[in-house]
Amino acid sequence: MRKKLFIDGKWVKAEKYTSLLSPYNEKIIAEIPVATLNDVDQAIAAAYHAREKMAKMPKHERAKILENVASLLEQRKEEAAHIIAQESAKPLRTALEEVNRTIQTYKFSSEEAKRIHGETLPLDAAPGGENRIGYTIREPIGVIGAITPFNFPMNLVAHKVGPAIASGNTIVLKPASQTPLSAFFIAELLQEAGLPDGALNVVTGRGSLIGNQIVQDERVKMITFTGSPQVGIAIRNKAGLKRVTLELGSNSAVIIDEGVDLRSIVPRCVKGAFSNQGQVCISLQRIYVHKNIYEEFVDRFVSETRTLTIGDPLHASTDISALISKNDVQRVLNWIEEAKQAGATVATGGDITGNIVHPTVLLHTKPDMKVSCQEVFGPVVLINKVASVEEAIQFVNDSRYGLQAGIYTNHIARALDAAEKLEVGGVMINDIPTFRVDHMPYGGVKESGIGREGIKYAIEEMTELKLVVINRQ
Ligand SMILES: NC(=O)c1ccc[n+]([C@@H]2O[C@H](COP(=O)([O-])OP(=O)(O)OC[C@H]3O[C@@H](n4cnc5c(N)ncnc54)[C@H](O)[C@@H]3O)[C@@H](O)[C@H]2O)c1
Ligand SMILES: O=C[C@H](O)CS(=O)(=O)O
Repeated sequence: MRKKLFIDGKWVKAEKYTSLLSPYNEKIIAEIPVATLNDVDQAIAAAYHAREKMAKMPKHERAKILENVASLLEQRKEEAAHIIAQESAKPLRTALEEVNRTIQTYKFSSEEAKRIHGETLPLDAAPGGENRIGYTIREPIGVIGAITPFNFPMNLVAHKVGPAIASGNTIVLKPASQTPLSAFFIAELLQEAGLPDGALNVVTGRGSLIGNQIVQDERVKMITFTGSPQVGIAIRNKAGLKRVTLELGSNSAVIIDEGVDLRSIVPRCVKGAFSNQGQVCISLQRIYVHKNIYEEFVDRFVSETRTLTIGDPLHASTDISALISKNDVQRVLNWIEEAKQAGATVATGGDITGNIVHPTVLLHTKPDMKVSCQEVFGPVVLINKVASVEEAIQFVNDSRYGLQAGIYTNHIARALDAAEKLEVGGVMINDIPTFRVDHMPYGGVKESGIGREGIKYAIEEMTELKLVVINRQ
């Protein structure tokens, strides 16, 4: 199946195509257009041209388009989940969860479109401000370049496209090379939903070439990027005065205090560690368990992990499937081996079937091992013994990342202390760091990024605050 670029409301043939392979069985799924620099230029020109129309569009019309796309997606959600599962090897059940969340993201975007407003200012609070009326308005920023990763190919596109449309901006979207089909699918639905030509443009090809072009073009006023810290930091360094939001990686952790009920906590932690094969930016990678319950936690965790079903992403019963690429399979195996050589033990997993890395639990790791201090982005979790919550907080903070963290405890004072001391963008009390619903503010500190998503917060990033002052004389 040959796909086309989506530029100025038209499906455009490319000069060259590349084969998209299934990460699971390496069979060809589709032929993907490779955009030229000229195609990207056309896409930016279309977005630039459409920006006035979008900015002037009444908020109720923007809201209607977003409501329409949510209901179109609802009608075609099985097909959408199949696309995600096919191109990313995300197990079908997990892919359906992503589609349901994508529907939520567009619904929240529709609602937020109607709530964009400024505030009045008491200017006479300052001497010299008498007899003046002051208020702010939020204006769209213009053309937004959106660059997205492979691991949530539909919902993370929605987290950029939804708030951008809600706030009257236009978009040039470059999806991840392995997952362009979800982006094309959403473009088709948005067109059907009534989005004007040029408001969304989708270009596919090498990130380092066309992503870079989007980042450097002067007509693009903002870059919203989700992906690896390495690429994100490089983008930030090139973006000049453009506004930039970066949603980057992490090695997220949870603290398990003594006295908590492990029967419900362990299955939740297993889901947090292995959902989508651990390819989640808030995947649970490090677990710090109080020494008094450590052995029981490990036994329960390993038993629960062994119940997971490995297999074809398109089978309804599969929990764990292939990693996104062979390189990633090899990298994860190398990191496990390096940890073993340095004294870690494998409680379960550590091997592969095809491109599937079996869910792996490591014990006796050290903070400087790659599996601990870097982002694994694979189905690997470490269980560490700690003497106290205080000590665990220090381990959690000993990281270059800071996206989200979790703590399970029955002691409110310890929970609040952790909430204060953990160096992250979000603290989940009595839950895993992997918790996210789509309207909450979401983003990181340190190398996990800058700026926040979650529709209302993304809209703040995507609008310019303008001040108006009236002198009544
Ligand atoms: N914080 C979050 O919300 C969040 C969400 C999902 C994924 N992530 C992170 O994303 C990473 C995994 O995703 P990935 O492998 O797709 O990331 P990646 O950084 O390799 O790619 C992300 C996007 O950037 C593009 N790109 C690559 N080089 C580029 C360049 N030089 N200039 C411009 N664009 C370029 C890619 O083509 C892709 O579209 C992990 O680190 C994960 O933690 C973060
Ligand atoms: O991979 C990171 C994503 O933000 C995960 S989720 O969409 O928040 O579940």
